[in-house]
Order: sequence, then C-alpha cells, then structure tokens
Amino acid sequence: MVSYRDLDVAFQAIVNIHSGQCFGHEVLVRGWETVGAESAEALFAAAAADGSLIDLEVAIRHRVVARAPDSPVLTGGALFVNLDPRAAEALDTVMAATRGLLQVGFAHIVTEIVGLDGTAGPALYPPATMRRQGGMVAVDRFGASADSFNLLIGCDPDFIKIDRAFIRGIDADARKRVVLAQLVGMARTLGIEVIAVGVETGRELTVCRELGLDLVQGFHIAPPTGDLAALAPVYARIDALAQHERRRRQIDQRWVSQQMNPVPAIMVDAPVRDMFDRFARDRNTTHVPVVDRSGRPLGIIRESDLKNYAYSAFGKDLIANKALGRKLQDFLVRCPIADIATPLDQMLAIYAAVEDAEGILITEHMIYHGFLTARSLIRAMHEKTLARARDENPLTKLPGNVLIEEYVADCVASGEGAVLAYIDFDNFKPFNDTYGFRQGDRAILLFAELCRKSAVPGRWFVGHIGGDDFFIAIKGGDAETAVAAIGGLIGRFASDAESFYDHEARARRCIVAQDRDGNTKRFPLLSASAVLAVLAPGSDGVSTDEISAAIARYKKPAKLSPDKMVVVPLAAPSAPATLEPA
Ligand SMILES: Nc1nc2c(ncn2[C@@H]2O[C@H](COP(=O)(O)OP(=O)(O)OP(=O)(O)O)[C@@H](O)[C@H]2O)c(=O)[nH]1
Repeated sequence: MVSYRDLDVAFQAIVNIHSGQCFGHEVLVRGWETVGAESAEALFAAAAADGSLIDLEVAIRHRVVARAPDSPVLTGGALFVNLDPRAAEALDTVMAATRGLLQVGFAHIVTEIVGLDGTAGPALYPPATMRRQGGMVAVDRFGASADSFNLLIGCDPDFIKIDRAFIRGIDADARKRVVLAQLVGMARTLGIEVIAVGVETGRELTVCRELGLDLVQGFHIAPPTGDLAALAPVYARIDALAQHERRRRQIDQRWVSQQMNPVPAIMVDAPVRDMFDRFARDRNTTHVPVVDRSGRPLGIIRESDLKNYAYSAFGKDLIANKALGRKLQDFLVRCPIADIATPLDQMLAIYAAVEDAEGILITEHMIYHGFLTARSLIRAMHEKTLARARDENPLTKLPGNVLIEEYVADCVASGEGAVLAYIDFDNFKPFNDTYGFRQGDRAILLFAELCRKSAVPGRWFVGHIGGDDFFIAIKGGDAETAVAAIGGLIGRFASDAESFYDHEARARRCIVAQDRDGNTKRFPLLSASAVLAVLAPGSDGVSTDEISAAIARYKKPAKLSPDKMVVVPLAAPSAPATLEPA
C-alpha cells in the first residue's frame, strides 16, 4: 500500500479583483515524486487504479490541517479543495475529512467538483452531502468539460471556476470575450460567483475586470507556494489597478445608490429567532438579506416562505427550537447579485431573467451593500431616462454637455487613452443668414447623421455641445486611425453640405453675405473643422480644464489649416505637450 505521508501541499491565492484582497486559496498537491508519480494527474490516476484514492484525498486534507494553523492569512480566508470525481463514490468519508478543515478556522471550505465520464450533477455529488455544515461548492474547469452545465444546473454551486484555456489570450479573442461576458451574466443571475483561473498577464486581468468577474487566480496575481510566509492578505498590484477603476465607476452607480435600500443583513449563523424578530419589528419588511461571516451575500429569506410556520399554533416555536436543528440556512433562497458599478440596463436584465426575484442584492467589493427592489430598480431607470432626456439636444437627440463632461472625465481617469475631437462648423452664420434657420437645422442634422453612421459601437461617443458644436470621443485602437476617421467625417460633411447651396454658389465655391460688423463679404461654402486632443494611454494626470484650454487655443489654427484639423498631443504635467499653434 502506498503511503501518502510525505506528500505536501501548496496554496494559490484567489483574489478579489476590485480590492486586491485575498478571498481564499486553492490547495494544490506537491511532492508526488516521493511516491514515484510524474505529475499530480499521474498521482491521482495511480491512486484510482490501486484503490487508494480515498486515502490520498484524506491525506491531502490532513496535510492542510497540519500546516494551516501557522498562517492566519490562510485560515482567515476560504479554502478551495479539489475532489477527484473518482473519489465521489466514498463522498461521505472525503467530506468528513473536508469538514475537519473547518475546525482549523477557515472562513469557508469550498469543494471543487468536475464531472466523470458524462456522469455529473446530483447523482455524483448529492447536494445534501456536499453542503452539510455549510460547505460550499465550486464547479471547476468550467467550459473545459462537457459536464460543466450539468454540474451548474444540478449541483447549485456557489462558484464556477472558468478554465484556464478560456482565459488564455482572452484579450486578443473577441469570441472568448463574448462567451465569458454571457457566462458572467448568467452566473450573476443565479447568484453564483465567477472565478477566472490561469490569469497570466495584465491584459487578461483587465479583460476579466471589464467583463465583471469578481475573483481571479493565476500566475499574474500569485503563483502557488508552499511557503506560508509568502501568502499576502492584499495583492497590491490588483489594488493599484482597482484604484483607477474606482475613480471611473459607472455613471449609473449614482442612480443605484440613490434608490438602493440599505436593509441590514442578518448573519447566516444567527439564531433562527432573530429572523422572526426582524420580521416582527419591521412590518414592511418582506425579505431579509443573509450574509456570511465576511459580509458576502448568500441570498435572502422571504417572509412569505415562513408564513406556514408563523400562522400555525406552535410553528414559530418549533422552528426556533434549537433541538430541532433548523438553521437560517434552511430558509435561504438564492437572489441575483450585482456589483454597485453594474450598468442599470444590465441590472434590469439580471432581474428580468429570474422568475419571482424580489430584487437584486447589491455588493461593493463583493461585500453586501444594500438591496434594490424591483420598484426601486424601475425608479432608478426612470430617473436616469429623465436626466438623459433633459440633457439630450432637442434637434439631434444626441447627448449634451452633462454626459459629454462625464465622458471626458471618465476618459481621463481611466488612463486608457482616447482621441477627443471638438468639431465646429465654419461659416455657419452666413449660411444660416442666407438660406434660413430651417436650412441651418438641416446642416446640423446632416452632420449628426454622418457621425452616427461613422460611429463604431462601444468605441465612439458622439455628443452635441449645442448649435454647430459637436464632440466625439474615440477609445481603443491607435490615435492615427481615429484622426483619419475624423478627417474622413469632416471631408464627407463638406462634400454633402454642397447640396444645400444653389447652382451658382456651388460654381463659385462661395456665397456673398454680411459679416458680424455688417460688411458684405465672400464666405466659403460650409465645412467643419476639428481640434483633436490625443490622450495617450496612461496620461491620467491631465485635467479636464487643460483639455478645454487646449481646445480653445487651437480652434482658430484648425479653421485655418488646409485639412481643417489640428492634432494636440496631451500629456500628464510631467511631460508637457510640444505642439504650438500655427
Ligand atoms: N439653424 C440653426 N442655427 C443655429 C443653432 N444654434 C446656433 N445657430 C447659429 O449658429 C451660428 C453661430 O455659429 P458660429 O460658429 O459662431 O458662426 P460661424 O459663422 O460658423 O463662425 P466660425 O465658427 O468662426 O466660422 C449663429 O448664426 C447661430 O444663430 C441651431 O440650433 N440651428
């Protein structure tokens, strides 16, 4: 019989993508060579073949029990332990050893499961056995095996761990991003947290953040280590990135904060009587959010589910009777969860996807923050729509100054880099005076329409400052492409606007009208000129005032330049822009 006494364990951090705080660690087996195996896979395969797999699973757990007390960072978080599916036939024995880990003081024990040759779901992992004494479940290698969805549906997991093959190179693969975005949305709807595994580069990490993942694991954050002193409570690299993010929080957050109800949550291990007291104290409360020891939301308890007990003669006393062993956990129902920075329409989609949902549990950095009922969600949407409508330009229906200013501030704070174009018509006054205000409106509408046609969804923002002044921001891609796109747009406008003139004006390429001082003059045909402020990636030290000053300064040179454009590179104060007005 093989002895697993000399096996060791390493730990890899699973980190909160918003705060850099360590959420927990995955246990990884080490020292397989001591039993003659060539890899961890080979170790498990050999153990399955010689009938010692259960011993191996138990030995790994015992090794953790022996080592963990030396590290408060380790025991202060969750512990993720893999379960080989071939060991599922002796689930009771393995889970008993797993629960032994709770005595060490871990915040949670999460068992990572995968399917076995097409057999998955509750038959392999009966939920009652998995969850006894508050154990949690993660579907591991999600997306890599055909069983992923069976496990998701049948085993009611708390987490799904997206397989590393999915995360690898996700920054350069639009298809992967679309699929992951949908997976995250789906998991959110079910109240499940998504962990990205195998994050190896900063770009992969950024995509994970953009797609709304909460937890990440991988070499870019921390490699597995057996050195307990190397485990950190906070991973500074992630925190620094998150600082950026915090500053550019979704604009929608304001509406959510205004409408959200900070209903106090109840701890999952509180006595059952506390739950009745809460409902009795506040007659308007129909549900109570439930959190774990670290403040993470687990779901809600609905008053309606307690009615049968509350109205029967001894129902309430029966439930509250400790001897009967009823816990708050038994009344818990899942509820959609969303981070406070989630855009409102995404929240609405999350809410709409769950039948009978009472609302959405709002988190900030994964910690319960408040509850958004269906009614308050609709109110937030309505308030936002009204504010948008007030800001919108009545003629072109494009966003106005409030949204433009917010957008510019967001571009600056993100440090992502963008081209900000301020566009103004040339010789609009004489055109208006000669052909009338209605025709002037048509020219404005023409430009707005050309902008809409040129705009690349998700990358362009088009705003209407007022009158004949427009604003366009282009994010992503290189600045040269963006500059060429704006050049194309103003060229197209000048060409299309010729159709507004009579034959004679077109032939002469000018009209005769009066200037602001009443002098009769020739004015060229209508065109547009642009000042393009180029915010290089990382130039987040630039203030919006500096941008406005640069625009004002280069407006005239743009009108005089042959291609009707001036490109102004903006840089953080340490590296001043070099371009001087023409
Ligand atoms: N038709 C129309 N005209 C407008 C609107 N808002 C402002 N204007 C007119 O736009 C003109 C002001 O534009 P300016 O940019 O100052 O005039 P300009 O002739 O283009 O001057 P330069 O930009 O220096 O070339 C005035 O004639 C306004 O009456 C609008 O919504 N519709």
